Amino acid sequence: MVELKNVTKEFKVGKNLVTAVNDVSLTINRGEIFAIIGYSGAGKSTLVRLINGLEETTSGNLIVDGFEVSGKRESQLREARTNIGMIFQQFNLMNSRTVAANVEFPLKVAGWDKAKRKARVAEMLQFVGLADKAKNYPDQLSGGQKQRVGIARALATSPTLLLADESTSALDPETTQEVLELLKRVNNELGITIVVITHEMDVVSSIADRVAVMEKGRVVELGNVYDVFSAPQTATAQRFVATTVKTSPTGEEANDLKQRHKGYLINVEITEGNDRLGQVLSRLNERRVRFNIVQGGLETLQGKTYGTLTLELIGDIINIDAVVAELQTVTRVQVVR
Ligand SMILES: Nc1ncnc2c1ncn2[C@@H]1O[C@H](COP(=O)(O)OP(=O)(O)OP(=O)(O)O)[C@@H](O)[C@H]1O
Repeated sequence: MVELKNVTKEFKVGKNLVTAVNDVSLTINRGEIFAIIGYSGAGKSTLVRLINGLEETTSGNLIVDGFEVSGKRESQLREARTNIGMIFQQFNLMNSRTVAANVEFPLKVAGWDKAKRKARVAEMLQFVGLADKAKNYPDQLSGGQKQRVGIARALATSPTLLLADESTSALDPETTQEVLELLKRVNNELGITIVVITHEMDVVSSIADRVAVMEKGRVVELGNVYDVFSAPQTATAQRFVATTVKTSPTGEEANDLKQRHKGYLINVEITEGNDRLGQVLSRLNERRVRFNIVQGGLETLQGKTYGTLTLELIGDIINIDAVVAELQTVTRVQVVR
């Protein structure tokens, strides 16, 4: 659906060049929900603006729904853009126009006749559950309702791709979940491919099939959401995962645990279907080592469990060393220092 091959975007700032997107290659499949996560300045918004042709690539190839976006003129891009819907953090609704007029606007631009426009607006407002708000103004709506209007407007012209740039960042957690549920329906019922840009790991875990982690313009990690959450490879991905599930204790927390538990503390990674870990733990007394679970956190994602447990091992250090070596053959193990 979206294919980027070695895409780079540089901006000239005075005499300097800022590389906002740096040699990014990735494929977003038709029908999936793909998340792009990264801290502020990672290049996420620029990537989205490249996909919808609002920025021109400096180099590389960018293909959206079979259409080569890179190197095209504005008039050609305008047509391609009708295939792409977009929703924003601040909703970007026209406050002087009614909810219905906001949803109708892209249809007017696309030249639909009045009767067809009216029917489509009613259909879209019904879909997002706001049929009774057609005559209201955006100021009279809650944040979640405003974003639902944004979604109705973005989908009015039946795009095949929806770009959601921090679309829930201005909403409270409950409203965020409502909007994410609606996006899931958009994906399931209408078959629309969705690209979600976010800095919140909860958004990724609630909705996405796959995730790309961006840092300094590059994609540093990419994969199925479960794989990235259960075994993050880069420090950036590990920091994001730590915001959703208890990970290996460090600093103050590690000191506190060591005060309370005098044994040898290790952190073990738990992943679905890893029964070998249980087998090793069940044989520890044969090695004259006991263990206590002192801390941990497990989550379920895409129907599979992941997380970490902090264990206190008690016994002779030689036996403990042998146990740690054996555990390392079945999962990732970190010594708590
Ligand atoms: N039009 C521009 N001119 C110059 N520099 C820009 C421009 N747009 C983005 N940048 C720079 O490119 C880098 C990436 O910015 P971008 O907005 O894409 O990041 P982001 O991950 O979306 O962050 P945020 O969530 O804060 O928007 C930043 O260093 C930013 O300052």
